[in-house]
Amino acid sequence: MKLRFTKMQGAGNDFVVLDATQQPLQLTAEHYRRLGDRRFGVGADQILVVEKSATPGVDFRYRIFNGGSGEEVEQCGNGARCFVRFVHDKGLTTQRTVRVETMNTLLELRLQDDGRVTVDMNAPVFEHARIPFDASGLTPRELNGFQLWPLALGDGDDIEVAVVSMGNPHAVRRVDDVKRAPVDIEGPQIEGHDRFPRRVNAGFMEVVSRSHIRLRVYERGAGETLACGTGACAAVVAGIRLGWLDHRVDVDAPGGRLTIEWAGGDAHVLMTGPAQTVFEGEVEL
Ligand SMILES: N[C@H](CCC[C@H](N)C(=O)O)C(=O)O
Repeated sequence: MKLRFTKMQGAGNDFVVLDATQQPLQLTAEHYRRLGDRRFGVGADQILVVEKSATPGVDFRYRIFNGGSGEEVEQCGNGARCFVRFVHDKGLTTQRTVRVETMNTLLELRLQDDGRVTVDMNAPVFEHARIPFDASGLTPRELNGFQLWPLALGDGDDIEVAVVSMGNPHAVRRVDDVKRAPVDIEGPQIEGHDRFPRRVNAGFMEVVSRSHIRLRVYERGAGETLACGTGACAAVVAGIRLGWLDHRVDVDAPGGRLTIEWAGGDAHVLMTGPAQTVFEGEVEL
Protein backbone atom coordinates (compact mmCIF):
# COMPACT_ATOMS: atom_id res chain seq x y z
CA MET A 1 0.00 0.00 0.00
CA LYS A 2 1.35 3.44 -0.97
CA LEU A 3 0.89 6.11 1.70
CA ARG A 4 1.50 9.85 1.35
CA PHE A 5 2.79 11.44 4.54
CA THR A 6 4.14 14.72 5.91
CA LYS A 7 7.22 14.64 8.18
CA MET A 8 7.07 17.30 10.92
CA GLN A 9 8.85 18.22 14.13
CA GLY A 10 8.15 20.32 17.19
CA ALA A 11 11.31 21.13 19.23
CA GLY A 12 12.90 18.01 17.75
CA ASN A 13 10.05 15.63 18.68
CA ASP A 14 9.31 14.23 15.24
CA PHE A 15 6.18 12.95 13.59
CA VAL A 16 4.81 11.25 10.52
CA VAL A 17 1.46 12.96 9.85
CA LEU A 18 -1.20 11.16 7.81
CA ASP A 19 -4.27 12.87 6.32
CA ALA A 20 -7.32 10.68 6.89
CA THR A 21 -9.86 13.50 6.44
CA GLN A 22 -10.98 12.16 3.03
CA GLN A 23 -11.00 8.45 3.84
CA PRO A 24 -10.25 6.39 6.97
CA LEU A 25 -6.91 4.55 7.15
CA GLN A 26 -6.95 0.84 7.92
CA LEU A 27 -3.51 0.57 9.57
CA THR A 28 -2.33 -1.87 12.25
CA ALA A 29 0.08 -1.42 15.17
CA GLU A 30 2.69 -3.13 12.97
CA HIS A 31 2.13 -0.50 10.26
CA TYR A 32 2.66 2.28 12.84
CA ARG A 33 5.81 0.59 14.15
CA ARG A 34 7.11 0.34 10.58
CA LEU A 35 6.37 4.03 9.94
CA GLY A 36 8.16 4.91 13.18
CA ASP A 37 11.19 2.72 12.47
CA ARG A 38 14.26 4.82 11.63
CA ARG A 39 15.86 2.04 9.56
CA PHE A 40 13.04 0.03 7.99
CA GLY A 41 10.51 2.85 7.73
CA VAL A 42 10.28 6.64 7.68
CA GLY A 43 11.28 7.19 11.31
CA ALA A 44 9.31 9.18 13.91
CA ASP A 45 8.64 9.36 17.63
CA GLN A 46 4.90 9.31 16.96
CA ILE A 47 2.52 8.91 14.01
CA LEU A 48 -0.39 11.40 13.92
CA VAL A 49 -3.57 10.54 12.03
CA VAL A 50 -5.78 13.56 11.20
CA GLU A 51 -9.52 12.90 10.77
CA LYS A 52 -12.66 14.98 10.49
CA SER A 53 -14.61 15.16 13.75
CA ALA A 54 -18.24 14.07 14.01
CA THR A 55 -18.66 16.13 17.20
CA PRO A 56 -20.57 19.41 16.72
CA GLY A 57 -18.34 22.46 17.29
CA VAL A 58 -15.16 20.38 16.98
CA ASP A 59 -13.13 20.78 13.79
CA PHE A 60 -10.95 17.67 13.73
CA ARG A 61 -10.00 14.51 15.56
CA TYR A 62 -6.39 13.47 15.77
CA ARG A 63 -5.06 10.10 16.81
CA ILE A 64 -1.59 9.46 18.22
CA PHE A 65 0.45 6.26 17.85
CA ASN A 66 3.84 5.79 19.50
CA GLY A 67 6.49 5.07 16.89
CA GLY A 68 8.30 2.46 18.96
CA SER A 69 5.39 0.36 20.21
CA GLY A 70 2.71 1.17 17.61
CA GLU A 71 0.22 1.61 20.49
CA GLU A 72 -2.43 4.33 20.37
CA VAL A 73 -2.12 6.86 23.21
CA GLU A 74 -4.18 9.65 24.72
CA GLN A 75 -2.24 12.82 24.20
CA CYS A 76 0.77 14.45 22.50
CA GLY A 77 1.64 18.09 23.15
CA ASN A 78 4.28 18.64 20.45
CA GLY A 79 2.06 16.66 18.10
CA ALA A 80 -0.86 19.00 18.75
CA ARG A 81 1.19 21.95 17.55
CA CYS A 82 2.30 20.12 14.43
CA PHE A 83 -1.30 19.04 13.84
CA VAL A 84 -2.53 22.64 13.68
CA ARG A 85 0.36 23.67 11.41
CA PHE A 86 -0.56 20.68 9.18
CA VAL A 87 -4.27 21.48 8.82
CA HIS A 88 -3.40 25.10 8.02
CA ASP A 89 -0.71 24.30 5.48
CA LYS A 90 -2.95 21.72 3.80
CA GLY A 91 -5.80 24.21 3.53
CA LEU A 92 -8.03 21.99 5.68
CA THR A 93 -8.94 25.07 7.73
CA THR A 94 -8.45 28.83 7.58
CA GLN A 95 -9.22 29.37 11.29
CA ARG A 96 -6.33 30.55 13.52
CA THR A 97 -7.99 28.83 16.49
CA VAL A 98 -8.80 25.16 16.01
CA ARG A 99 -10.67 22.75 18.29
CA VAL A 100 -9.56 19.15 18.10
CA GLU A 101 -10.48 16.03 20.00
CA THR A 102 -8.13 13.19 20.90
CA MET A 103 -8.88 9.82 22.49
CA ASN A 104 -9.82 11.37 25.82
CA THR A 105 -9.58 15.17 25.60
CA LEU A 106 -10.66 18.23 23.66
CA LEU A 107 -7.90 20.74 22.87
CA GLU A 108 -8.05 24.32 21.64
CA LEU A 109 -5.00 25.40 19.62
CA ARG A 110 -4.03 28.82 18.34
CA LEU A 111 -1.60 29.57 15.52
CA GLN A 112 0.34 32.66 16.66
CA ASP A 113 1.46 35.44 14.29
CA ASP A 114 5.13 34.56 14.96
CA GLY A 115 4.52 31.00 13.69
CA ARG A 116 4.60 29.38 17.11
CA VAL A 117 1.52 27.56 18.36
CA THR A 118 -0.20 27.86 21.74
CA VAL A 119 -2.13 24.84 22.94
CA ASP A 120 -4.64 24.80 25.79
CA MET A 121 -3.70 21.40 27.25
CA ASN A 122 -6.65 21.31 29.71
CA ALA A 123 -6.20 20.95 33.45
CA PRO A 124 -3.66 18.46 34.89
CA VAL A 125 -5.03 15.37 36.61
CA PHE A 126 -3.70 14.21 39.99
CA GLU A 127 -6.15 11.46 40.99
CA HIS A 128 -4.08 8.27 41.03
CA ALA A 129 -6.85 6.13 39.54
CA ARG A 130 -6.95 8.41 36.47
CA ILE A 131 -3.21 8.50 35.92
CA PRO A 132 -3.13 5.47 36.66
CA PHE A 133 -0.64 5.07 39.53
CA ASP A 134 -0.71 2.40 42.27
CA ALA A 135 0.43 4.08 45.50
CA SER A 136 -0.75 1.25 47.78
CA GLY A 137 1.65 0.71 50.67
CA LEU A 138 3.82 3.72 49.77
CA THR A 139 4.50 6.66 52.11
CA PRO A 140 5.14 9.88 50.18
CA ARG A 141 7.32 12.81 51.22
CA GLU A 142 5.04 15.85 51.51
CA LEU A 143 6.42 19.09 50.07
CA ASN A 144 4.40 22.30 49.84
CA GLY A 145 1.18 20.23 50.07
CA PHE A 146 2.15 17.95 47.14
CA GLN A 147 3.71 14.49 47.22
CA LEU A 148 6.95 12.91 46.09
CA TRP A 149 6.53 9.13 45.87
CA PRO A 150 9.32 6.61 46.51
CA LEU A 151 9.91 4.28 43.56
CA ALA A 152 12.12 1.22 44.01
CA LEU A 153 14.08 0.62 40.82
CA GLY A 154 15.25 -2.87 41.65
CA ASP A 155 18.98 -2.15 41.83
CA GLY A 156 18.52 -1.01 45.44
CA ASP A 157 18.14 2.61 44.36
CA ASP A 158 14.97 4.27 45.54
CA ILE A 159 14.12 7.46 43.67
CA GLU A 160 11.34 9.99 44.25
CA VAL A 161 8.82 10.99 41.57
CA ALA A 162 5.92 13.38 41.31
CA VAL A 163 3.00 11.86 39.41
CA VAL A 164 0.75 13.84 37.03
CA SER A 165 -1.47 13.14 34.02
CA MET A 166 -1.89 15.51 31.08
CA GLY A 167 -4.27 12.99 29.54
CA ASN A 168 -1.27 10.66 29.42
CA PRO A 169 0.74 9.48 32.45
CA HIS A 170 3.95 11.18 33.67
CA ALA A 171 6.43 10.49 36.47
CA VAL A 172 8.79 13.42 37.07
CA ARG A 173 12.01 13.28 39.07
CA ARG A 174 14.26 16.20 39.95
CA VAL A 175 17.96 15.92 39.12
CA ASP A 176 20.89 18.30 39.68
CA ASP A 177 22.10 18.16 36.06
CA VAL A 178 20.06 16.73 33.17
CA LYS A 179 23.19 16.20 31.10
CA ARG A 180 24.42 13.70 33.69
CA ALA A 181 20.98 12.23 34.55
CA PRO A 182 20.81 8.40 34.22
CA VAL A 183 18.03 8.61 31.59
CA ASP A 184 19.20 5.54 29.67
CA ILE A 185 19.22 3.38 32.81
CA GLU A 186 16.35 4.75 34.87
CA GLY A 187 14.10 5.78 31.95
CA PRO A 188 13.13 2.21 30.97
CA GLN A 189 12.94 1.15 34.62
CA ILE A 190 10.44 3.93 35.40
CA GLU A 191 8.54 3.53 32.09
CA GLY A 192 7.79 -0.13 32.77
CA HIS A 193 7.48 0.10 36.57
CA ASP A 194 4.63 -2.02 37.94
CA ARG A 195 3.30 0.94 39.92
CA PHE A 196 2.09 2.29 36.54
CA PRO A 197 -0.46 -0.18 35.11
CA ARG A 198 -0.42 1.58 31.69
CA ARG A 199 3.33 2.35 31.91
CA VAL A 200 4.47 5.97 32.11
CA ASN A 201 6.53 8.77 30.52
CA ALA A 202 9.61 9.43 32.70
CA GLY A 203 10.75 13.08 33.07
CA PHE A 204 14.13 14.21 34.46
CA MET A 205 13.93 17.89 35.48
CA GLU A 206 16.76 20.26 36.44
CA VAL A 207 15.49 23.46 38.09
CA VAL A 208 17.67 26.33 36.79
CA SER A 209 15.51 29.08 38.34
CA ARG A 210 11.87 29.57 39.36
CA SER A 211 11.07 30.38 35.72
CA HIS A 212 13.46 28.05 33.86
CA ILE A 213 14.03 24.30 33.80
CA ARG A 214 15.99 21.84 31.68
CA LEU A 215 14.14 18.60 30.92
CA ARG A 216 14.83 15.22 29.37
CA VAL A 217 11.99 12.70 28.90
CA TYR A 218 12.18 8.95 28.32
CA GLU A 219 8.81 8.55 26.61
CA ARG A 220 6.45 5.61 26.98
CA GLY A 221 6.56 3.64 23.75
CA ALA A 222 9.23 5.80 22.11
CA GLY A 223 12.33 6.04 24.33
CA GLU A 224 14.15 9.33 24.95
CA THR A 225 12.89 12.06 22.60
CA LEU A 226 14.41 15.49 21.94
CA ALA A 227 11.32 17.07 23.50
CA CYS A 228 8.04 15.99 25.06
CA GLY A 229 5.20 18.53 25.19
CA THR A 230 3.02 16.78 27.75
CA GLY A 231 6.21 15.97 29.67
CA ALA A 232 7.07 19.68 29.80
CA CYS A 233 3.55 20.44 31.07
CA ALA A 234 3.76 17.67 33.69
CA ALA A 235 7.20 18.77 34.91
CA VAL A 236 6.14 22.42 35.28
CA VAL A 237 2.88 21.50 37.02
CA ALA A 238 4.77 19.24 39.45
CA GLY A 239 7.42 21.93 40.02
CA ILE A 240 4.75 24.55 40.77
CA ARG A 241 2.86 22.26 43.13
CA LEU A 242 6.12 21.35 44.93
CA GLY A 243 6.92 25.06 45.39
CA TRP A 244 9.99 25.08 43.11
CA LEU A 245 8.59 27.06 40.16
CA ASP A 246 6.53 30.17 39.34
CA HIS A 247 3.52 30.16 37.01
CA ARG A 248 5.29 30.76 33.71
CA VAL A 249 8.31 28.58 32.95
CA ASP A 250 10.67 28.21 29.99
CA VAL A 251 11.46 24.56 29.44
CA ASP A 252 14.70 23.79 27.61
CA ALA A 253 14.58 20.31 26.11
CA PRO A 254 17.51 18.94 24.07
CA GLY A 255 15.58 19.76 20.87
CA GLY A 256 14.29 23.23 21.68
CA ARG A 257 12.39 25.51 24.03
CA LEU A 258 8.74 25.28 25.14
CA THR A 259 6.97 27.82 27.37
CA ILE A 260 4.46 26.48 29.87
CA GLU A 261 1.99 28.52 31.92
CA TRP A 262 -0.24 27.24 34.70
CA ALA A 263 -2.09 29.34 37.32
CA GLY A 264 -2.62 26.36 39.64
CA GLY A 265 -5.77 24.67 40.92
CA ASP A 266 -8.06 23.57 38.11
CA ALA A 267 -6.68 26.14 35.66
CA HIS A 268 -5.73 24.89 32.22
CA VAL A 269 -2.07 24.45 31.24
CA LEU A 270 -0.96 26.54 28.24
CA MET A 271 1.97 25.36 26.14
CA THR A 272 3.64 27.47 23.43
CA GLY A 273 6.31 26.25 21.07
CA PRO A 274 7.46 25.66 17.49
CA ALA A 275 6.00 23.37 14.82
CA GLN A 276 7.68 22.85 11.46
CA THR A 277 7.17 20.76 8.33
CA VAL A 278 10.38 18.96 7.31
CA PHE A 279 9.37 17.17 4.09
CA GLU A 280 6.54 15.46 2.21
CA GLY A 281 6.88 11.88 1.06
CA GLU A 282 5.34 8.65 -0.05
CA VAL A 283 6.06 5.30 1.55
CA GLU A 284 5.27 1.72 0.52
CA LEU A 285 3.87 -0.31 3.45
N1 LIG B 1 4.89 8.90 24.50
C1 LIG B 1 3.67 9.58 24.95
C2 LIG B 1 2.89 10.13 23.73
C3 LIG B 1 3.62 11.29 23.05
C4 LIG B 1 3.88 12.43 23.99
C5 LIG B 1 4.92 13.46 23.55
N2 LIG B 1 5.54 13.23 22.28
C6 LIG B 1 4.37 14.87 23.67
O1 LIG B 1 4.80 15.76 22.92
O2 LIG B 1 3.51 15.08 24.56
C7 LIG B 1 2.78 8.58 25.69
O3 LIG B 1 2.90 7.37 25.43
O4 LIG B 1 1.98 9.03 26.53
